[in-house]
Amino acid sequence: METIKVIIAGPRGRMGKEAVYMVEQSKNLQLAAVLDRKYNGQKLSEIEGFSGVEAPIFTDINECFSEVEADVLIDLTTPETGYIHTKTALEHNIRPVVGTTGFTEEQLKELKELAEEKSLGCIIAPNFAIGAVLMMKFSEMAAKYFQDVEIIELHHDRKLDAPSGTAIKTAQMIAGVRERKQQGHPEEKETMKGARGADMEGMHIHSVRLPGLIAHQQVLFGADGETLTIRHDSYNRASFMTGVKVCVETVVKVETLIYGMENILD
Ligand SMILES: NC(=O)C1=CN([C@@H]2O[C@H](COP(=O)(O)OP(=O)(O)OC[C@H]3O[C@@H](n4cnc5c(N)ncnc54)[C@H](OP(=O)(O)O)[C@@H]3O)[C@@H](O)[C@H]2O)C=CC1
Ligand SMILES: O=C(O)C1=N[C@H](C(=O)O)C[C@H](O)C1
Repeated sequence: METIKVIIAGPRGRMGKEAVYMVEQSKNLQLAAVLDRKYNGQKLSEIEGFSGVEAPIFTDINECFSEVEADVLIDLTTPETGYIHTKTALEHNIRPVVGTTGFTEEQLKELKELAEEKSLGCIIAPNFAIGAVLMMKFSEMAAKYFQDVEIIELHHDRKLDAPSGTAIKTAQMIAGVRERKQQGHPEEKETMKGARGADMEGMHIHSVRLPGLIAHQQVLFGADGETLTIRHDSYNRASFMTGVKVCVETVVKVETLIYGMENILD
């Protein structure tokens, strides 16, 4: 088994820390460097919480990609930074695995074109948790039979983007199988702005932000006399790491951009 050399962007973040730990624990992965906006030139081992992790820290992405030999970039930062990192990685022939959410449709399109032009793998996964991928797939199945659906996503209050990447992806998967329907009363009026949430293809998405939460989503379907609720909960960030590892192992074998882990799980 060949060792896959990995760079992690955002190593001090909630997800980044878990990813550093996952890579360090994986025999087939090697942490070649990290991208962090602080501590340029230091080793990760000099930062509290990373004792024994000898990867060098870079703040300049171009310098990092020119000096370090790497196969894959794992990006776990912010929407603006993550987009620049992903694009720059492809330009340097490094394959991105992106957990960062909040990219626009145009950005996704541009990255897909770039990955295809360079025949490079790139995986953008709004949710790495296996259970969350199943929740999205089950929702897609249910949407063939239930036209009316509302999505409630619930996250910690440090989250920057709303709605969550998972909620958008779920709505896209549902929209792919159901006929477009404007839900609710045709004459319904919001007496308080935002009461009905975001509207995507007639579906409503509601975003809850509270301390104490991690990442949760429920998809509610309704029909005459019955409802169906499909719910997933991540109680810690380790729940995402099996998926991150699968994506790293897959991205080195493909030559296009894959959006969503449901497209790589058997
Ligand atoms: N796909 C999935 O399954 C999951 C995706 N996510 C997504 O992953 C992303 C990260 O989430 P989370 O770990 O909770 O967020 P955090 O805020 O905890 O971490 C983000 C990290 O990115 C760093 N960062 C910000 N800007 C830059 C920059 N310009 N250069 C380098 N590093 C930078 C921050 O540094 P600093 O500390 O200095 O601010 C921070 O360490 C979010 O987009 C989130 O939505 C989260 C969970 C699961
Ligand atoms: O910011 C988070 O925490 C999460 N973000 C992703 C999203 O936007 O869907 C995945 C997960 O829900 C956690």
